[in-house]
Amino acid sequence: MPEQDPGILAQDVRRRFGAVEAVRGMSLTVPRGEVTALVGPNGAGKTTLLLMLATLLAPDSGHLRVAGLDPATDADAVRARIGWMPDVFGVYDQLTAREYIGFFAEAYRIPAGTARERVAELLELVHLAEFAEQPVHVLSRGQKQRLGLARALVHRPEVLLLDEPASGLDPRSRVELRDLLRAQAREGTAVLVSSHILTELEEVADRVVFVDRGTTVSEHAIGELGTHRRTWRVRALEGDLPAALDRRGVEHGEPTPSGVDVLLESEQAAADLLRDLIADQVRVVSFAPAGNHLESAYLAFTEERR
Ligand SMILES: Nc1ncnc2c1ncn2[C@@H]1O[C@H](COP(=O)(O)OP(=O)(O)OP(=O)(O)O)[C@@H](O)[C@H]1O
Repeated sequence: MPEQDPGILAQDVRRRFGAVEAVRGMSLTVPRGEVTALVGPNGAGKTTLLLMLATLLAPDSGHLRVAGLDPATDADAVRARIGWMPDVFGVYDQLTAREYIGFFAEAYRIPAGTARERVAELLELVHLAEFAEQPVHVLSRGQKQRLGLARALVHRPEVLLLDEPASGLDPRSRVELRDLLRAQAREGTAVLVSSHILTELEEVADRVVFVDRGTTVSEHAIGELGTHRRTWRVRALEGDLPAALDRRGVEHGEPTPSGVDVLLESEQAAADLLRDLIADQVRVVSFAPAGNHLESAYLAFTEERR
């Protein structure tokens, strides 16, 4: 039964706080086995939506299903199936990191023997094994963030909800978070992650849902975002790159140490230009979109809606 349902299905969900309509008609699907990014400006309603999915806030209206169940009427069953990592979360300061995860393992009724192994495995996974016996309050912000992630994973949830999980993480921890979320998706988990850090989202997400002022604006596969007109940066070891571009009638920017920018209509045009440059004996060492797809799509979308 729930195996066939998407991880999350929301249709025209609404939630108001007094005069503020925080969520006014959001619809989205979060498939299992994929990472979906929830992207939008401050105040767009991302956290409000996540709180409703996590059973912590009731919607005023609309249709919501998490792992095939209604979070408003079946909260306990939904909680057993979701892992929730809020943007700000409390930790029990006096517990050690091991006790902290162990406490949640017990709350999810994982048998003691299995729980011990699971806790050790999670401490390794989030690189906190060396802090296992330290009280939680001595952990840094990023370490607490990783502890929160371990806590969210303790019961092997079907659906993972993460609100700004990368904030406070150093670059290595972000790469590790990305790998971990990909691994979760590979195992079939439906992952929904809200973030402002678009460079990292592009590498982790399969799909993106743009939200603004309480509504979902559009949903895209990340792969689709790169197919439109955009700037590419080309760098060559030797050979006269600007002259080769001029010969081919390709408009370009001034050469800089990081390369020469060219504006191309499509990925097809990029592939053709690369082939031509190589045929012209230009020794190309890099040829890639300048900036990132998600960021340029986000900027284009917020510009349109100003
Ligand atoms: N408990 C509340 N009471 C009153 N207004 C609220 C409450 N929670 C959220 N809001 C309002 O609802 C709107 C959406 O807030 P929300 O926190 O969901 O946005 P967000 O997209 O998560 O923003 P950010 O990216 O800044 O975290 C905002 O205008 C916010 O002020």
